[in-house]
Amino acid sequence: QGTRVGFYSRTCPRAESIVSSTVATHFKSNPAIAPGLLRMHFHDCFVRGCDASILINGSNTEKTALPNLGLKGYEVIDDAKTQLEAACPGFVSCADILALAARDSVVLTGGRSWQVPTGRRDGRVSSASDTANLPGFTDSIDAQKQKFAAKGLNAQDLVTLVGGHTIGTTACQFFNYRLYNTTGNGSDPTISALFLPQLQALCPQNGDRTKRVALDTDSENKFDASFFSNLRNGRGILESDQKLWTDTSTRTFVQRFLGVRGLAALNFNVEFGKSMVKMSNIGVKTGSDSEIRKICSAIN
Ligand code: HEM
Ligand SMILES: [Ca+2]
Ligand SMILES: [Ca+2]
Repeated sequence: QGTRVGFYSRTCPRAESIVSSTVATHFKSNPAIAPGLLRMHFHDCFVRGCDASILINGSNTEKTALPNLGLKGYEVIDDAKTQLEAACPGFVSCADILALAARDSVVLTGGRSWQVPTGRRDGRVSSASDTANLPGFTDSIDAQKQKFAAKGLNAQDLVTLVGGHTIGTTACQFFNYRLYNTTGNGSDPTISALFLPQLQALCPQNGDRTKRVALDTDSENKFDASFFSNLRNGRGILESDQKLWTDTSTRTFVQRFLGVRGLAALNFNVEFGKSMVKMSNIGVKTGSDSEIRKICSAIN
């Protein structure tokens, strides 16, 4: 595999604690970095593997591409890297810092911890056009499944990992088309009739497209299974999220997270750690196509 738990135990024993204390400090002044870092790790892993390609600055790099414009938390990774270079120069990769910071973000919002295998190396390429294979918010379940399968992740991993939307927010522009009669078909019928006017009030038809709304209504700061109850109740925000309930092939997993009788129960917070370990091992680099960056925003 290339990664293992405790990779830095001899070369940089404080590596994990330096990352977690840095994330915790930033989280205290700005809790939005927790969802930000979790999403950043996902967007890193799905493009050229978990190799910190997302962190590179420059024209036409991944971070300039449309799906990445809303990412938050770059300064947290840079801060951790500065401290790690002081403590053990040249040892800890930016890709590992990001994988650890994603785990720490889940823990800070009340999720369960897991052991993150480390030993990733940093990539030397970052290109905006590579982000085309990231899932989109209008994708069908078949398309979502295909994009995850292409990374070795199955339907259960898909439902579990999209459960990361239990924290954080989205801009109105990514779902307001569901709320109004724009195509002549009325609003999206999978939205609960009680919930529709609430969402319309949050995102008026010609209102601010950048206004942010919780992805998990009433539980945006807590890492819990509430996101799945909202899907069951027609309270999913993104079209792609609500489809996890509409489509019977993924609905079963949602029901299992909700403990529906007659189905084998799954604990969301336990499964999340397992699926994250799988995701964070996508395309891990070990060879000469990689390096340990000195600064996370630039190749050496
Ligand atoms: C089908 C797959 C997915 C799609 C289509 C999708 C799409 C989106 C969209 C459109 C947003 C809102 C962005 C914005 O307004 O700036 C978002 C936010 C978010 N996504 Fe996903 N996502 C997917 C899977 C995942 C996965 C696998 C994770 C992590 C494991 C994740 C974590 C997050 C988080 C935490 C946020 C909130 C970000 C914040 O508050 O800054 N997403 N996602
Ligand atoms: Ca990457
Ligand atoms: Ca939640």
